[in-house]
Amino acid sequence: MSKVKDMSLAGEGVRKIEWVQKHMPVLEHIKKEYEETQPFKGLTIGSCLHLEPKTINLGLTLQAGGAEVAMTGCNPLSTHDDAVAGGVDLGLNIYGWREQDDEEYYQTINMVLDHKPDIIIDDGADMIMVLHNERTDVLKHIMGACEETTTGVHRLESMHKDGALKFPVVAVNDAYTKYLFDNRYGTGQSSFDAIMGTTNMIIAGKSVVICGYGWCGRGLALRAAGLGANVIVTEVDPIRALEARMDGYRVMTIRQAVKEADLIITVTGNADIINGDDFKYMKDGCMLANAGHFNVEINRPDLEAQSTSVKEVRESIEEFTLKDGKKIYLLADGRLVNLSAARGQGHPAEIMDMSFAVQALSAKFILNNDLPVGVIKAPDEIDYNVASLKLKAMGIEIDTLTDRQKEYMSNWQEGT
Ligand SMILES: NC(=O)c1ccc[n+]([C@@H]2O[C@H](COP(=O)([O-])OP(=O)(O)OC[C@H]3O[C@@H](n4cnc5c(N)ncnc54)[C@H](O)[C@@H]3O)[C@@H](O)[C@H]2O)c1
Ligand SMILES: N[C@@H](CCSC[C@H]1O[C@@H](n2cnc3c(=O)[nH]cnc32)[C@H](O)[C@@H]1O)C(=O)O
Repeated sequence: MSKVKDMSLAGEGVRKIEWVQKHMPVLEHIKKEYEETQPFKGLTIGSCLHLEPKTINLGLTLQAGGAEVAMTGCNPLSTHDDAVAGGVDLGLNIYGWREQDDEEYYQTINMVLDHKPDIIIDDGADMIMVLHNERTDVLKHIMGACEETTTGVHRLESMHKDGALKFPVVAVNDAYTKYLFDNRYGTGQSSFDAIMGTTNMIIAGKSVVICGYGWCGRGLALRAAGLGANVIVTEVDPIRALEARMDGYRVMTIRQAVKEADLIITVTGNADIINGDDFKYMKDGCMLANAGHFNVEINRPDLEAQSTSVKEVRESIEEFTLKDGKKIYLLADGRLVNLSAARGQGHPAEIMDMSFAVQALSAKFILNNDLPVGVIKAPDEIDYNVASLKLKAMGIEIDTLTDRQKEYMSNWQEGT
């Protein structure tokens, strides 16, 4: 069963899926292994992930391992209608289309839950919230879940602290082969791809403000500098602020930064990073984008309240005219720009290869272990396995410790 926008797009969708498969060697390796071992035979896996070709390839990997797979999107703007049609053609149950309203977004989450999944793969924890708050009828089927992103992990940790979480969740985000590459290099590249494709404007010579110097912020600052921007970082954590300064960027408060900015990108996972009077201090023409979570980092209602008109001046760009005539541009409705802008393609295939390899292996980890309720880090074996497979696929060999080196590393008596 499925509900997508237009099945006539399936041919193009399948072409796009086949393209990413050529660039996801680790996931393809796991797919072959799962085809032989059938770890998910008789089980149903439900996912709430950005629906685009690489995610469909994760669905096909789980299906190859014997699972019935039911998928929906984790963001109302990030679904690729051709890729989901292609996925349905290839046997997946998919519920989703681009530009859902809130009601449709939650309806399609419920449609996946109607399949009574045994394992959940979530991005942002919306499906897990629906399960606990509304669909307690499905809770008894759940063996465990995997969570893709930083904010999802934070939400679930808070939930567990409150004693509300009812099953084990593997924090896929916290695997090294996820956040070191996906959050940093993936977000860095895909956000600028989307911003440049959406605006057709240059980055070189601009003052670009990055709000938040976590794993994503580091990647964004690195790419902004590489593109020739004058990079400013804002932070609330003194250690990360110091790190940003020593990495060569200017660090200042958000109130100072908005006055200088040509482009501001929020990536904190927090709310109200730009709000209230911040808009009044901006230069005419300032562009705003969010690469973090949901659409709460840039306070759109505050911006609207200070504007005399709002119009879409180009696909995924809204122009807000303030009372003094100044124009401010908001990209992709303040939702994460690399996936929600019409031109957003998400992270490169080689990056999602690792993130989704961790997902596919973590789903099997849930199956094979009697895990306690709570938020659990993926085991190191999964990380080392994914990193080794990736290096092999890239044709890179590394050294191994000699016996003498192993002995030296464990010996505390040998000194100068
Ligand atoms: N766009 C994408 O594809 C993508 C990819 C990965 C993660 N994410 C999301 O991006 C967000 C950041 O993820 P991360 O892994 O970098 O998290 P992180 O925890 O490593 O970094 C977040 C940083 O933001 C800072 N911060 C918090 N409040 C702030 C404020 N008011 N002003 C300035 N800085 C503030 C924190 O101190 C921290 O250093 C999360 O919501 C995550 O889910 C998006
Ligand atoms: N549901 C929230 C979650 C933030 S998505 C952030 C996650 O998206 C994931 N991501 C980034 N690019 C892609 C992609 O191309 N396909 C699927 N997932 C992606 C990435 O792993 C990251 O942790 C929201 O939409 O606001």
